[in-house]
Amino acid sequence: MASKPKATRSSTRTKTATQTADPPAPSRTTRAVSRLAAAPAKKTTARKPLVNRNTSPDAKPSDRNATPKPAAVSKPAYKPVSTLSVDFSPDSDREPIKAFLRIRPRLDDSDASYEPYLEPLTDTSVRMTDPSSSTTHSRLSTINPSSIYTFSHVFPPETSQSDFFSNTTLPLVRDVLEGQNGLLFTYGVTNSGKTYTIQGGSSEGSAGILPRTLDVIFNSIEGLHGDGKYRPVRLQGIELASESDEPTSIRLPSKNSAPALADVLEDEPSSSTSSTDTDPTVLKLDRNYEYTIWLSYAEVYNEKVYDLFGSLESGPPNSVPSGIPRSTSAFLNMPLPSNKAPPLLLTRKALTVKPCPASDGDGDMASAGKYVAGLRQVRVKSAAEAKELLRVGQLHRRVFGTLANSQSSRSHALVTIKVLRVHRGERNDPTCIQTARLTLVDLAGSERTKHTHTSGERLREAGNINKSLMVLGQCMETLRVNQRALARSLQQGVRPGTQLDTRDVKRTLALVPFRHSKLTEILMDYFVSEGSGGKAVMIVNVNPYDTGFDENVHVMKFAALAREVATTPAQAVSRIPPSPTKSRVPSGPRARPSAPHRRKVTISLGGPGRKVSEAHLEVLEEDEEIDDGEETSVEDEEPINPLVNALFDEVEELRMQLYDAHLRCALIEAETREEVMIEMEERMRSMEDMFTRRLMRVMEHNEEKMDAKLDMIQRSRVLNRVAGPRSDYSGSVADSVESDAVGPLRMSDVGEGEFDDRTSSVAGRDADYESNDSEAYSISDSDARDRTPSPLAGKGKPAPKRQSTLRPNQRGPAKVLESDSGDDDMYVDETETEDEVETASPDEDDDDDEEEEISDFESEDADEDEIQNSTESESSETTPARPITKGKAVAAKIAPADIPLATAQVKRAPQPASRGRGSTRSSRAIAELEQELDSLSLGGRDSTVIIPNKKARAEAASAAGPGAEYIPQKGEVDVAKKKKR
Ligand SMILES: Nc1ncnc2c1ncn2[C@@H]1O[C@H](COP(=O)(O)OP(=O)(O)OP(=O)(O)O)[C@@H](O)[C@H]1O
Repeated sequence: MASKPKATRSSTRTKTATQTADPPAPSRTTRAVSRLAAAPAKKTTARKPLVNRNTSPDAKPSDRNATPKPAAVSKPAYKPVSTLSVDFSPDSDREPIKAFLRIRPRLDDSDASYEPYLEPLTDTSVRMTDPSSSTTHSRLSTINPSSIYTFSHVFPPETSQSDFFSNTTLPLVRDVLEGQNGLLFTYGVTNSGKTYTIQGGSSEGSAGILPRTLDVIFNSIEGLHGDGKYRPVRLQGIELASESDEPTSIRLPSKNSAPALADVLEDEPSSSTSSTDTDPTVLKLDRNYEYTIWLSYAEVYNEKVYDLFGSLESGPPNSVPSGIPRSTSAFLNMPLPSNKAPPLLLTRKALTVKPCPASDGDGDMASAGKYVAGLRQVRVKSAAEAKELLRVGQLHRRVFGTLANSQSSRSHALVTIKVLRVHRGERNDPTCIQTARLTLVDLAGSERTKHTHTSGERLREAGNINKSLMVLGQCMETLRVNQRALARSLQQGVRPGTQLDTRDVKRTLALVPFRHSKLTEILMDYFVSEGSGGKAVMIVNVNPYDTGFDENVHVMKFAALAREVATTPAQAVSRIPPSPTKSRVPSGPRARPSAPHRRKVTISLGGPGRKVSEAHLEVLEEDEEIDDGEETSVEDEEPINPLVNALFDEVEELRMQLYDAHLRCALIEAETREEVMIEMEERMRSMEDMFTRRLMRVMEHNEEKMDAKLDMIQRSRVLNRVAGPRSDYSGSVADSVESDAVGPLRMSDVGEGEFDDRTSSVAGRDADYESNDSEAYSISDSDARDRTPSPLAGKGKPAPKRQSTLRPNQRGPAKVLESDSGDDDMYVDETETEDEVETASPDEDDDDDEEEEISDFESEDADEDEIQNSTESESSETTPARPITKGKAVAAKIAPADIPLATAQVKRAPQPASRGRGSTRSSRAIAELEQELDSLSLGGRDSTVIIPNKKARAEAASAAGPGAEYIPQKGEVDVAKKKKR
């Protein structure tokens, strides 16, 4: 950590004390100044700083530099989180911003559908995992889907409000009571629990940080109240107080009066806690001091600052607002106008943010901050009074939130508690009064425009919220860089032989862009003032069930950045207003205020059991006044660099464009996905149609084939009759031909199940056969054909045309051979030409597919494997030179010798003309067939007949004679039985 340049406080005190000796000159703060002038003359000799005086025996806790002591809490009303170590050590040097993470609990059923994407790992770290990264959805975002983030402490969802307050805010409360400034702000997306953390809920024990802070302050200063003679002005200044500083006029409307806006709005679920829900913690304080507590409540909305205590005014339309804050209850007590009455005009005027005069600070370590000119500071004497006042302020905020149709807090709310502390022995010396302030900021939700689907007014609002948060982040970043640069320079400076002038280093530091947003302008004092800075605490609220994962990642990154920024906690001593003897300079060029923003709003009154009516309101938001040069000295006036301003505007513009681009990308992605999906669906549909058509074609084609074969059978029978009485043997020949007729269908059938079932009975299975046959056919064939051929299949080599042949001249098991379809010596029966061609060549690929499929079945069926192996070995024995492919092996398996193979083309060996019975061609053909079947060992016990389909049977029956019925013969194979797969 960088060590601070040696600027001793005693020297600066001397200097400032001398300054206060100057007679106050007239200024705009004339009232206070004149009163001050009327005050008894003071000795203005240099004093020892009050902060080092410990004249009281019980003054020890006030000396922060003495001994690091644990919190002097007399009645600990909380159970501290066990592992949390709140840093109570005295540190007068820079101190990094503390960042606490608070995880919101699961609230209702709406959260139940989400799994939390944030998982606490330790007391100080959490892991965030993008819930969408597990899905197939591709992320447009460049955000890492899973990251670990570290905090000063992580508070799990079950942390009570009391614990949370004690461990995050209580140290700041003690600091402010001991004269040190503090800042606490909540940061997070909408609905993450920021307001709950600051203000609290409605249930008992759910009071938030703000009411508890007030409780502890007033508990602790019990009996130590000051007389309120002086009041705070600006950041660190004081002046004589007036009676109007007390909130005597704050009264909410009674319930009996006509409905006022407050009534209407109070019907809304209130976040304010009950008066009995108080924090009993008491801090032990130096009892030689007197304390007075002052409260202010400002709102930054649409880059304008409004006073929630005093800037609301009411009046008839076109009334000119006086600019002087009236009673804060005036507006809320106004009865709402009826339907026909002219609309109630609500006017509120934006306040100007002005640089603090150097004299407000402490000499060299003057406050570099800015203050809200005209912000009303009200003295409060009890916690109850303070809470009531804040409730009015919250109502004011809600009025405009409601009238602006805001769904959630779209403004930043800043409550500042000022503590004036003076030593009892010095109570009449304004130079000895210490002013310390604690600012609690409830920032607006940090979500981006694209998630809220905002437009118009909401867009402007969101843009301004984003702008102030963006500028806050940029300020943090610049501060971090500057502080590192400064630390490096200081390290180099302490090397022997080198000299360092920190002013030179500071000149090289980047300009922190505080002035580019109202929020940062107001808060800048906490970050940059050497003399009046303070500790800063950031509370990061996260709702782990929120869908805005990316937004929460930004929040986490912001917290990580903030933790690297250091502030300068130091005792702050107030100054009386300076003598404005310095030359006034005209204000630099400033943007002209835009036209007042007018909104017309209608509020519906009534509800269940009440008469419903409407009230018309008109809301006028006026811009702040142009700086009239008040209290602006040469030192205060910072040069406004138009280029920097323009660059900021451009950054903001680009940021909005980036969001827009992200949004469009997401939309385009969604649309593209949709289009691709539709296209795929169409393709699938067209493929389905195509395959259905092919299937139908194939079925028709095979039907034709079957008919042709049946014709052939018919002819052969006729011829047989002509040739002579049919022998049993020739009958079986005819039957085998019949089986051949249905053969092409049965390739897969046999492979799948028929082979197993070939010994089954055929009787009484006609119907089954019919249906299963066609089904099996369509399945096997369509499966084989419907496969979309891979573009790489068979690439680079011609599709081999092969066919299996059975050598008819061999007795015993059939041998499966491969031969080119172009073999000339192949015997082709005229009647079978078409079938042969169909079987052998056109769908060679399909056949291969079919064979592959069969081989797939093989792997599933162990029994079949055995058969295959045996068949393969047989085949390899007979055809050793030609390795049998897998598909062919299957063919071999399913074509044992006793079954006529459908796809096997019967190759005839040259026949001796020894048969010679009959001289006609037909008898020769029959003889050939007989011989062929003889060579296949068909007949007898082993002969297998495959029953043709119904049509074939009918034809066979009709051929046999009228009234004849086809009766399957014993031993005929029931081909219809198929294994279901
Ligand atoms: N720790 C908690 N325990 C119980 N309820 C909580 C807690 N934190 C938040 N809630 C509830 O969650 C809801 C949203 O919280 P809250 O209004 O504080 O969110 P927010 O961040 O302030 O939102 P916005 O930015 O819109 O104002 C409220 O109903 C509040 O009561």
